Order: sequence, then structure tokens, then C-alpha cells
Amino acid sequence: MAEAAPVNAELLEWPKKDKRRLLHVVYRVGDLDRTIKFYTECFGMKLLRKRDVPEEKYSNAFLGYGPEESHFAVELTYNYGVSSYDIGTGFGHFAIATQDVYKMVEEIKAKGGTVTREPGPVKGGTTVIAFVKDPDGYIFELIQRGATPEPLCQVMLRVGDLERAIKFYEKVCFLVLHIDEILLLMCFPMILFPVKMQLAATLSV
Ligand SMILES: C[C@@H](O)C(=O)SC[C@H](NC(=O)CC[C@H](N)C(=O)O)C(=O)NCC(=O)O
Ligand SMILES: [Zn+2]
Repeated sequence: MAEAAPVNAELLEWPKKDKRRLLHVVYRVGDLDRTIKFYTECFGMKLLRKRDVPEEKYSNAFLGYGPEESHFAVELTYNYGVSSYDIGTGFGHFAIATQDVYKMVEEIKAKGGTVTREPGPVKGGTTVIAFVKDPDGYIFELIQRGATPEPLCQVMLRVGDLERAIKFYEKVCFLVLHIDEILLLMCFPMILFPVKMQLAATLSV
């Protein structure tokens, strides 16, 4: 698997000129407190804020690895009375960077979490990954990396046409970080923080 291109001087200069960044990703869950418990106990996230909007019959909770002013966050939405959702095939996974995937997987298993792909080198590459399913079925990839200020590092979405998606995302000021020919996989570095959009278009065989 192609490794990320070295961060060049232009990319390092970019954040000084452009302050845009991905703030959060919002998705629906069937039980807010169940997911908050799982993310705080198994992933080590912090509950940043919670709000209830009774007039619209929904509640929100924001979690992440630091304040929203400087960190990416997940925004969970609970719609009153809706206990489950069809996640579909377009959503791939979120990714959390950790210095020891094996240790984190054992801790998650001990807390009753579901591991859908045991730790080991990624197929076609060397990076150690694992996949964990959250209470609603959303998949989290655990990626072995050095220490980082932003462990919540990727959102993988499946796209029908990678070049079309690249052209669209470039218009909103992303930069291609690397393309992996095996998977036609591309990661976008966020302007200010190491949160990336990972787009995967499976090769048609
Ligand atoms: C770069 C890292 O964050 C990855 O997610 S690569 C993991 C790899 N992804 C795919 O194979 C994407 C294509 C697949 N057909 C899909 O649609 O998800 C993966 O899942 N590898 C499996 C493994 O066991 O290594
Ligand atoms: Zn991934």
C-alpha cells in the first residue's frame, strides 16, 4: 500500500493562510447514552457537549479527543423513538489512530466490544489495523501510528467515481495526500488538522 507523501513546505505553509477545517461528522444512533458509554469507555473519547431539542424531538451529543475549537468531533443524533438505522453501503468507517492496536483491541474486547477484523497488517500493506463495530453497527478502524494530537483521523466513504470525487473535493480546498493504485484509495489532508477524508472506489473486477 502506497504510504503518504512526505508533508512538503507548501502544505506546512497552507494552514497559516487558510483556516478552514472539517469540524464534525453527524450521524444517527438508536440510543445516545449507549453510544456515549461505548465511545468514552472503549475509544477513550470525551463527551464535549450534549443538548436536547424537544420541540424538534431529537437530542445531540458531541464527542472527541479534545475541545471542538481544535479537534474533530462526532455529533451523534438521537431522534425520539427511533432505535435503529440502516447504515447502507456508502459509509465505510471512521478511523482512530492508536500507538498499540493489539492492546486497544484487547481492552475493547474486555469491555464487551465487537471486533470485526482482528489486528494485523492491512491487506496489501504493512500498517497494522483492526476494525471494531459500535452499538449501532458503525465501523471504526484502529490504525497503528505514533503519538498524535488528533486520534480521530479519517472518515472513509465509498464513491462511485474517484476522479469525480477528487475534482469535487479539490474545489473545497483539499489536497491529495496519496493515491493507492491497489485500492484507488485517496486520502485528503485537512488544512489545519490531520483529519482526512478517505475515499475508496473498489476496482471493478
Ligand atoms: C488506509 C486504511 O485506512 C484503510 O482503510 S485500507 C483498509 C482496506 N480498505 C479496503 O479494502 C477498501 C475497499 C473495500 N472493497 C471496501 O469497499 O471497503 C481494508 O478494508 N482491508 C481489509 C483488510 O483486512 O486489510
Ligand atoms: Zn481506513
